[in-house]
Amino acid sequence: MFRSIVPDRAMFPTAYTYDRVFGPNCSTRQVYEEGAKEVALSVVSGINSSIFAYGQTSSGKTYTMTGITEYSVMDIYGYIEKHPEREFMLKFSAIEIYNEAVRDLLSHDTTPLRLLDDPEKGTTVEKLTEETLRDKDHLRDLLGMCEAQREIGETALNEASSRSHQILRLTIKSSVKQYLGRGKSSTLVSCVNFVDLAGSERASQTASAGMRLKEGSHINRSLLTLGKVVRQLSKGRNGHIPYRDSKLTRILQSSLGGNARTAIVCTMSPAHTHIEQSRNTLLFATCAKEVVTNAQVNVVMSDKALLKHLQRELARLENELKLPESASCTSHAEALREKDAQIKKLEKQLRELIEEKDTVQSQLNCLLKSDADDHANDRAAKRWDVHSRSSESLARNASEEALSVSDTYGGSYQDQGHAVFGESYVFSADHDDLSIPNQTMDLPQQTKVRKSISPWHPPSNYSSDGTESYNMKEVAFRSASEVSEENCREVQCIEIHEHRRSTSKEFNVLLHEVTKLHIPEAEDISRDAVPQPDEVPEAVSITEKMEDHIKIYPSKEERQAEIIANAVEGPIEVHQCESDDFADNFVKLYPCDSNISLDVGKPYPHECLTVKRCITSSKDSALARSQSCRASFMIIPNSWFDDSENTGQTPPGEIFRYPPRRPDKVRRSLYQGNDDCQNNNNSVDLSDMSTSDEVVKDMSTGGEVAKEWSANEAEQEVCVGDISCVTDLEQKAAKHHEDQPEEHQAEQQIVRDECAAVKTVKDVGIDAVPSSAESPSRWPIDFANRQREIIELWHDCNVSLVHRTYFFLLFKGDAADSVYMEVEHRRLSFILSSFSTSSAGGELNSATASSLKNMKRERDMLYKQMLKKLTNGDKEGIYARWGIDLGSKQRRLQLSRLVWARADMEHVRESASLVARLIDLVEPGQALKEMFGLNFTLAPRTQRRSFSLLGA
Ligand SMILES: Nc1ncnc2c1ncn2[C@@H]1O[C@H](COP(=O)(O)OP(=O)(O)OP(=O)(O)O)[C@@H](O)[C@H]1O
Repeated sequence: MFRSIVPDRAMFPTAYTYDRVFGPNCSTRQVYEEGAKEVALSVVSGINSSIFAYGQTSSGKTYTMTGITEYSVMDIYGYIEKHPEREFMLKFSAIEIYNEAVRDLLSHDTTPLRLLDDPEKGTTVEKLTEETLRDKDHLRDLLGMCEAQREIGETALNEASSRSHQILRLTIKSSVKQYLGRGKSSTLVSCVNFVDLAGSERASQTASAGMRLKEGSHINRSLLTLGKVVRQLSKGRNGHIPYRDSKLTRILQSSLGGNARTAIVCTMSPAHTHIEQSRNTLLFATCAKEVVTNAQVNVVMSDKALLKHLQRELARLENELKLPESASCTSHAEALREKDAQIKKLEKQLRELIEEKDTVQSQLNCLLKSDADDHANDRAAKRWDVHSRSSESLARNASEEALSVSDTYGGSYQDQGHAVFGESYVFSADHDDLSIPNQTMDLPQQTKVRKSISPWHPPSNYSSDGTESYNMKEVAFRSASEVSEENCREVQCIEIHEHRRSTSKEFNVLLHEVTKLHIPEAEDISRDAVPQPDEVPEAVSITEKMEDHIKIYPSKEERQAEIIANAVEGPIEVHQCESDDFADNFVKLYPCDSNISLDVGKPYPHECLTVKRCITSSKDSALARSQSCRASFMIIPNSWFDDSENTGQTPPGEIFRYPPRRPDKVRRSLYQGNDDCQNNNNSVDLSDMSTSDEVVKDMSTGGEVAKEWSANEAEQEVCVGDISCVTDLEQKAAKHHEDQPEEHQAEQQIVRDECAAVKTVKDVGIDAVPSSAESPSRWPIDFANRQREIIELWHDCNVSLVHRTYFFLLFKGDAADSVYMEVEHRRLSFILSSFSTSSAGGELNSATASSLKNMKRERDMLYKQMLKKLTNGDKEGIYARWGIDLGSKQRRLQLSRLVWARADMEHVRESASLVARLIDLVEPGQALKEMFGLNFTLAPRTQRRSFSLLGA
């Protein structure tokens, strides 16, 4: 009796139920008779059986199993003796599982045996000795041998403790002697296992160590698996049964849950100290009692018996198949009928849905059509909104991003121009709010007030004149069309600007015409509204400054007087009515379009010109990629207006009065006083003269300025000086870009201003007079030198071969080409110096690599074109002239690699001629010199590598 005083022990059951319970005084005979005999003797009936002894160490398992085995053998042999009609054959085998190794107890070889999985027999032991028993004495001898072979060790609890699991197997085959040899006999084959398990033990109780401790570990592990298998089997066979977790359970698999009857004798110690082990034994026994096996009589039939048996079995199965088959046919037919009905129903629903969908689709189309009509009506207004926003953005930033917005709408500029012009510039009653958004943004208050009486805003009788408005629209349309055509004229990132198409001479002619026709109208304007030049003190001061320069260069007086008289005679009258600071903004508009003459004769031609200029400049923004080009129209006027607020009557020409290499913060000083002018080099001073209409006027009227300078030389010098300033400022801007982004932007703005100034110079037309006018005899020599230098720079900068060809064929020594030659030279020099000196070596190296790669592509292209464009005769001639052996391989490839590879003029001429032929170059006369003009692309720092020349 044991009464637990520990509360948690209440979780265990307090009562257990078994088939039999044997007390300490019960003999083994009684245990066998009541608990194991029936199971053991099942083997003689052809049924597998097993008898286990399970319990803690030293609880009497071996003692009990030894007795049960002996009693069973005696009874088996007694059964055999009682059944002489049957012939029995007994075989005996014995193994032990010691430390998870299987050993044959009937052999002296202790080599572990392998376990094999047989699909029919289950797990078998390879090479296991199986003795055929002669009689019971033979069996006794073998049992004695097994006992001697088994691993036994002394522990604190048992001086002869079994350290292994022992399995004795007796296999019995029996047949009726009467049918033996006739082919009709059946043989019963079964086996009985006598299993003496090693005892579960606690190391602390057995005081085991070393080998004993290891043995105990294996014993407990295998017993734990046995417990799991039995517990799982007791729950049913649904889950996984871990037979293979131990060799013990693998070997006993059929005995535990298969074809066998099994009796388990659980032994316990009555000692109080073993209560835990006794409880575990009881729990194991409880689970084991729940396990249900499926024991069957194992019959081995003869061939004839097997044949008859199989024939009967076949007939039975055929009958079973026939009955269900007829039933299933009926059910299948019904199912098919149901499915057919379902399909018809679904088809009907589908038709209805399709009809519904068509109805909805037609309604949707109607809605879309009506919506599209509404949308078309609103499109012009929306475009204007977009245009207004982009124009405002342009006015504020003059940035690439803002300009690109206009690019997006470039395709519809005609409509835009029409809408903008008609709705906002002309017909609006509120001119102050809507006139030229990109310029009024920065207008100082004073300017805006005066603007109401400026030529921008005609008298009321004109603003409401429908005829006048129509003419203006026509101008806008024409201008937009021309701009659209320019979209196709960009070559290798060197853009073509429409306004550059006007040559200086043409422009001067136009300017003359405009001036003539414009003067009377301008004179009609109130002098209060448009102050005369002589009322502007700055004009005088500028003239004085120019006179200072004249003093510096007195030797050029006479020649310059003639040139200036030719070049700037026209604009004189214009500036008489536009010398005002805000009116100057409009003066810059004139060169924007060569169609100015279209406006001539209109009641208010001045207004026509100014309005058209604004529209054109917006469209130019959409077309041109170069910021410098945009700047020429967008930035300069703003600067003037901005400056007018700070410097009062500072004339617009002052914008060019800063030193070309002035660093950042230069913008603030652009319009300060005139002191800077005196420190400037000639080119800067001349820029004033050539770009400021006021100055031009002063020069022409004063006559003295003309004695000193050639306008053309001034223009050229301005270009050179400004480009230098561009490169310097760009480098500075790039250097400080990361640390001082705002300053960088300011610098870029200045750079744009400078380029704009240069362009304005060009637009005025002064560049038409070549520098050679000063010394015509020197120009051919200078040209040749410049050309040679440029050719070398092309080579150093890996410039596109196509670009070289264009340039070379286009500029052949005309005096008017000097500016382009200078620009090209400056541009290439800048690129080359950037390569060699810039700190951003990695980026430039990348640019160099990129340019080389592009040039290689060009050469590959030429290589391919040679096949199409050159005859064999052509090629052979070139091979001969260029020193390519006619017998060598890949002559065409060699030729492509030699193109533009040398600097001697003969080679250059031939290269240019060859490339022009291969790429179907347009006639040089049709190419535009403006392609190589002053359009510097002031790319952001991050895009520095994309030099138009390098990337071409
Ligand atoms: N019913 C019994 N009557 C008399 N002596 C017994 C009885 N059962 C066991 N003994 C004695 O108890 C001792 C231990 O018995 P046994 O070796 O059979 O235990 P065990 O459970 O096999 O131990 P182990 O698991 O360590 O092998 C032996 O000396 C044995 O003679």
